[in-house]
Amino acid sequence: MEKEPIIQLKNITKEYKMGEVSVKALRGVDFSLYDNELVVILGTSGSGKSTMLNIIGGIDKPTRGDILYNGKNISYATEAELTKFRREAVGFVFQFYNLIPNLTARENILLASELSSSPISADELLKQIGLEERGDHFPSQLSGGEQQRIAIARAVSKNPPILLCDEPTGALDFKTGIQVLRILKDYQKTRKKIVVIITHNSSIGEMADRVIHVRDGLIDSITENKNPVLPEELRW
Ligand SMILES: Nc1ncnc2c1ncn2[C@@H]1O[C@H](COP(=O)(O)OP(=O)(O)OP(=O)(O)O)[C@@H](O)[C@H]1O
Repeated sequence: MEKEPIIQLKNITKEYKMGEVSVKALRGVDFSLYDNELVVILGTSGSGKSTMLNIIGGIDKPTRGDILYNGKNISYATEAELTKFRREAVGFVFQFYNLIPNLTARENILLASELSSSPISADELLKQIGLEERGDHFPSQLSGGEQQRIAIARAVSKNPPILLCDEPTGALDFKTGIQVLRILKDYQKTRKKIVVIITHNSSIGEMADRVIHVRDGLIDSITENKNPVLPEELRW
């Protein structure tokens, strides 16, 4: 049986206009995301990866083209509908964690989970990421890798079907990066979710079910990994 796509991008273009200058960030992008898959989007700087992620996540709107979520076209959604989509359907993880500095790790997680009708408990998540002892610490008292693990716990605490990660290991050393990738893989596998990771590190592609190669605002190729490797087996 054909799998039903959760997200579909159809001929998406994005043009940024600044005065006389216009930048074509996406020039006609088509792809779908399916349940329970880990997708890596690979491409050089400026190729359009973040623009794609922001459009999938309802942070940005395409100039032209359609986006479907569970078959429903959300390209013409009102702001209120998009807010609902962002709250319920997507979690975001960024390169530089973006935790709220004057809230503890647990409070950062709770703030996000309060937006959800089916949240995952903050304490359960702290345990899963191996930071159950650090819930009362502030971000400044945590290492970069620990902050990123909290940022992932915050993003997944809403229990979203789609987790979007923009260079989640970009600021981390190799060993800490692998820990973070393990947590992302676990979220996809144990809860059967969609996890999308943007990176320019091609090694990370080896752990993906599918790799989408982006070049100059277009999809260059999509490759399927029949036997993705474990995060712990990656090297860079
Ligand atoms: N808000 C914006 N206003 C104007 N131009 C933008 C904006 N956002 C992105 N761009 C331009 O669109 C193109 C694609 O940018 P995008 O951030 O999607 O690339 P990327 O592949 O994620 O790059 P990087 O790996 O460096 O983050 C670039 O030329 C960028 O300068």
